[in-house]
Amino acid sequence: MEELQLEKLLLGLDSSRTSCVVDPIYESEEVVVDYTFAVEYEGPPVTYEIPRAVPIDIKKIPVASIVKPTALCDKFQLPVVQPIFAPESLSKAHSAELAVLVSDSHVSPTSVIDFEHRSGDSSNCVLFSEEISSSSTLGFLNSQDQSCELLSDAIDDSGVLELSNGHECSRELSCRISSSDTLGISNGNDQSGEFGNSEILEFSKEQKLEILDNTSGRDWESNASALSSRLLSSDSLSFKAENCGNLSARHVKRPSVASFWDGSTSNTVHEESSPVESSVLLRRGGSETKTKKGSCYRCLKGNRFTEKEACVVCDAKYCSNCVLRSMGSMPEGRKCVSCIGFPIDESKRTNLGKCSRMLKRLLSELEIQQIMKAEKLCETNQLQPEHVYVNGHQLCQEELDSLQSCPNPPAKLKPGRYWYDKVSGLWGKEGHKPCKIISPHMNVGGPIMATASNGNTKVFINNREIAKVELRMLQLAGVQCAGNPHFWVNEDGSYQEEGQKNIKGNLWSKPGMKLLCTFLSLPIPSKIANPAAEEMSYLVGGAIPDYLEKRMLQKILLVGCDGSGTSTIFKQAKILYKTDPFSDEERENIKLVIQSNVYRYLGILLEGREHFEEEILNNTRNEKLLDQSVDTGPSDEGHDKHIYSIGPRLKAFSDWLLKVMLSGNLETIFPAATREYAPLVEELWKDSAIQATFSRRSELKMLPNIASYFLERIVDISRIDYEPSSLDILYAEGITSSNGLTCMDFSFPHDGDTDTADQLESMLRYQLIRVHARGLGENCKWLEMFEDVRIAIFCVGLSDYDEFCNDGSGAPTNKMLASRRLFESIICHPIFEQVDFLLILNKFDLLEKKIEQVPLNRCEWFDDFNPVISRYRPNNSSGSNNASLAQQAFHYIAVKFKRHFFSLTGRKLYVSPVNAMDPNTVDEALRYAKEVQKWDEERAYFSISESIYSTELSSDS
Ligand SMILES: Nc1nc2c(ncn2[C@@H]2O[C@H](COP(=O)(O)OP(=O)(O)OP(=O)(O)O)[C@@H](O)[C@H]2O)c(=O)[nH]1
Ligand SMILES: [Ca+2]
Repeated sequence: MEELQLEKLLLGLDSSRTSCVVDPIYESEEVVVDYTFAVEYEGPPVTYEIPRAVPIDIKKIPVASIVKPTALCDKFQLPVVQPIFAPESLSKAHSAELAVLVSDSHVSPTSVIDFEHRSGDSSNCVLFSEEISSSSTLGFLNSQDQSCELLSDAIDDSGVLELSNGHECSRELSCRISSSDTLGISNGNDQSGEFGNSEILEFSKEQKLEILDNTSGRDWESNASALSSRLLSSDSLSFKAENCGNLSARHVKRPSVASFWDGSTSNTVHEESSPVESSVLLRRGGSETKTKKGSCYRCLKGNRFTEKEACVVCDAKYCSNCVLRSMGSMPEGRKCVSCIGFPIDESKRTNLGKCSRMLKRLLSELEIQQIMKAEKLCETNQLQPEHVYVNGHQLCQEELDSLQSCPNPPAKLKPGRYWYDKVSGLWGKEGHKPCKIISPHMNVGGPIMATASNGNTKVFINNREIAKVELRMLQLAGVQCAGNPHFWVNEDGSYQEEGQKNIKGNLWSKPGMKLLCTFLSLPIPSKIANPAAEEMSYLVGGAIPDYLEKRMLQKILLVGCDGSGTSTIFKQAKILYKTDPFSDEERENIKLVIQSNVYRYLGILLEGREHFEEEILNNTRNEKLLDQSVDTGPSDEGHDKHIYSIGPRLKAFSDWLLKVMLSGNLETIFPAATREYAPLVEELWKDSAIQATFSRRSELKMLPNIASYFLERIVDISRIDYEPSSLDILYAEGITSSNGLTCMDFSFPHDGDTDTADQLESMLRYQLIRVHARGLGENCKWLEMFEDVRIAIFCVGLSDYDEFCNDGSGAPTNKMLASRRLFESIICHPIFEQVDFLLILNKFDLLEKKIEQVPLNRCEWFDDFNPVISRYRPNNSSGSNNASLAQQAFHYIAVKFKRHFFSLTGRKLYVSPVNAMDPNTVDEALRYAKEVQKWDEERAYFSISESIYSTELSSDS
């Protein structure tokens, strides 16, 4: 019956009409077919020859020889391509397009691809065959068809078409095949030349389809035999199994190849970062339709914003309509049915067992629990021992087990090559410095090699030549390293030189070791790193749950341009979370800093006074000149009193102070001279001239905002027994450590009612590391130090938009733009590829004041700020919906940064408004950072629904 229909179709073909079209889109279980029949011609006889399509005689289609199972890897079967017999006359039907549809469920006799010989034990091949059969096509070559171009487009120079996702691709391919009416088998001289030259269509997953090219002619017979002989030769298996563990490697995308998203790393379901923007053109119903990237792999509908679930093996992504059909009951978690039994893509390991919102909607809680449990625990999804090498030896299951179950296992073990110093417990990636200290004395892997960490220092620890950074650590810790010593370091950190009996000391108990190692990104024993771990293990009865252990010390990086407020936020955090935020020693140092600061402010004030005095004198002089021209009385020039004049004693002090400031010696002379000058300072401050100057402080550009706070207390501060309050410390400028890096460990105190989860959470330790932009060095090269940071906070001063700084380029730069530049170089640093970013928009209080006076578009980046201005200013009115101008500006700036961040990283930026002077806002921001990071996992799935353009920000915005 199908044969008949076919014949009819062919006869009815008109050269200018496409008579039969296949819709390759799977609308439902059945495939939609859309036939268009040519109308019978009834006009007068024509003089020219009518093009004619000749039907295929199915019986004349030669059958390729059967592949001998023995010639092939017995795990896989070969779908065999049966070439089509092409009658001579067919060539005349030049542009005839024909596609015959076969049903989804079985292989039709008209199918060009025969799957008779598959035995059906491998699900891959079964699926593959289904896919092909469902869209398999009987077609003739049409070299003018642009879909041929497409095929050739999809093939790179090497002639290899590499598609990323097994059966999805096969579907794509077959769709394309159906539309371009060619299996690529016969191809004479058309423009798909590249394709013509290509011999292999490579399926990235488990199948390789080899399609032969026949440039010489249409000798189907010989073609067929060539094909089958190719298929038979075992070295060019047409469908070949490959090492599945190597999956991701073959998912590597070539830019010019195919337009399938490989998704090899990203586990977020949206695909905006896909490198290839081109979309696949499918011929559908005679018209061209774009299949957008990011559409569902099964129904091909939707776009990159459609919520999808990805297969943990091949990364095929399915929309909510298709996911259950494609994944079935998920006995091994989220895998396409065809991927069951295959090991997962290692880049997805961290996502195992973390359910998406989509599945939560589709399935019951119980089902989800089972699926997630299976996904995490089933045998196939476990790390395979043969993928882990330790000291050059491939592990066996037993070794892997002991490695993973020891009290102090390597964190997030992935396939790879590692070294392990069994004596000290030092552990690292082959060729790299140590990254962790794990449990020692395990019988795992071979003996350590001297070259394990690729050191070239000639200094050895337990037979391993150590890396430069380790040597640096030893030197800074005061270990004698002259004469290329060989050290013997025990698990407890005690060390001795090889061949000597006496213990020279203990590495881990050296003062400052913890900080040192943190800075150098070297591991320290977990006991020292997290004393809390002990308490914790006590609390939870021995074993620390994995997820808690990993979270034990979470590093938060705080960075921003100079003056953005990182220092204030850091201090605020100290005051917030530490019972004793500053030690006596620290307070003593801070006191000196504050005292010299206040003298500097005073100096600026005195300078201002001179300026104002001069101004007044000039004015009076001019007035006098005018007066003189009118009446000619004598004048007592220069002797008149005015509000800015001071007595000679104070004047002498003022002159001296300004001289000292000018010479740059203020810091060396001052705090020390404080005692001596305290009475003078008091006198000076109370002087009306100084007070008059102080009232015009806004005109003194050199005087920082914070100066008034200290100047108002100058009498107290200059006293010898002055003790800075916490607020003084908070407001004080210049309390930064010499290396531009300060860090503090803390945990968020829990409040009120305490359940166990709360208690546990409050035990999680965080480390806030504040680093100076200057401290990052050229091109932020020191960022490398922060490779284990979990979240980075970037701080920007909201009031910076009309301020300028000197960034070394000569001309003054707008501070906001300078911030943006630093922001760019930090977020794009490879070390932060996986790190979440929280933007703190600080100095909200200053923005509120400034925006009333200075328009936001003073900064060129904000030139399209169009605030909605209400005529009825909702001053503190709670009834109004109108956001204040400052709030609008904040939102606007936040969105600017979010978009910028997204355009550079394809990820979402979190934003928090802060007034660093207000502890609550700092607390909120830091807790927000904690939440962001805590829900790291969950977020991966719903980042799509919360679009980047959402202005919905954190907390109090
Ligand atoms: N009014 C107000 N002032 C702030 C705020 N944050 C910081 N400041 C002030 O802005 C100035 C610069 O802040 P710092 O914390 O020193 O900023 P930093 O430059 O990142 O850090 P250091 O260079 O180490 O000082 C200081 O005088 C702070 O007191 C804020 O939210 N509101
Ligand atoms: Ca500063």
